[in-house]
Amino acid sequence: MSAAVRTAGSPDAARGLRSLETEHGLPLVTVRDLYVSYGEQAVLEGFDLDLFPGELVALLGASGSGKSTLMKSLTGFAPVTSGSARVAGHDVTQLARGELRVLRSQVGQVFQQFNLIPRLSVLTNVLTGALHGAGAINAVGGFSGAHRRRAMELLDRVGIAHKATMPARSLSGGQQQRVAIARALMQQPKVLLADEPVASLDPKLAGSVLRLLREIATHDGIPVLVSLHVLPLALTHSDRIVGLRHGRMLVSAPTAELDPTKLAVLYDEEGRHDDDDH
Ligand SMILES: Nc1ncnc2c1ncn2[C@@H]1O[C@H](COP(=O)(O)OP(=O)(O)OP(=O)(O)O)[C@@H](O)[C@H]1O
Repeated sequence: MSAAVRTAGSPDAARGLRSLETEHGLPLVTVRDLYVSYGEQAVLEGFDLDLFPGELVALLGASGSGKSTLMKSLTGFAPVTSGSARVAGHDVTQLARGELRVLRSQVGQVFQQFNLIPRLSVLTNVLTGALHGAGAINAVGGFSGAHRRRAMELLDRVGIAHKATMPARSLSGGQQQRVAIARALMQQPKVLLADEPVASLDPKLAGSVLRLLREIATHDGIPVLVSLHVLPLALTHSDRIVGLRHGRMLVSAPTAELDPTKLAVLYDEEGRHDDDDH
């Protein structure tokens, strides 16, 4: 079997994870033997994943392979049937509702359609990211000065402080995604999940948003998990690639070591891959 394509649980995968552990510290996200089903339909089947501080991991797989479901399982929104999904030390599958709310406040999320409130200003949209935590609203019902300052700093960081007072709907797609990223950072997340964050953007903007996400991973020392459909973007902007097929991890490898031709297995409808040779 190629060293670049590691099936879950293989010796190659274990070696790969150990070297990541040395490089990045202990994983902040640990998924083990996770099964998720929607009714009769099994979507994730025995899924394992580790995400380490400071790495941007690109999640690849054909439409319907389970990428969004995996992300939902990390915030307690997927119907898990067995296994565990630990985020920042807590097994999401075991948390009570109140505990889940706290955990969700520590997981930043970015979506394809940005999910901003169009009529509100860019600044207010970023401030809504603080609503998960305590102390965001002052005695007269406004956002606190400290939160407003932090929101402006984040807008500066993502390069659109000059748009702070504009309604979100007046911004371009790339700018709106930067606002959404600033909003996620307002939560001071321990993990950032980005579900197809560049699918609505042209290639140039897509690259700039992915560079920003990678800078966040490195600078803030958090794992950033990004699902993508465009392979060249994954190869250029990720530290590691994880590939799903029919709810199973077929690929997990540092991007620099990966032979891109091996990724065809993720999209191969015949269902033949290295494991079938054994
Ligand atoms: N809420 C739901 N109820 C029933 N089935 C669902 C639900 N959400 C997802 N599914 C099914 O689970 C499977 C995996 O969906 P998921 O959205 O995780 O795939 P994906 O890899 O993210 O796909 P895409 O790249 O198209 O976004 C699909 O067959 C989908 O129809």
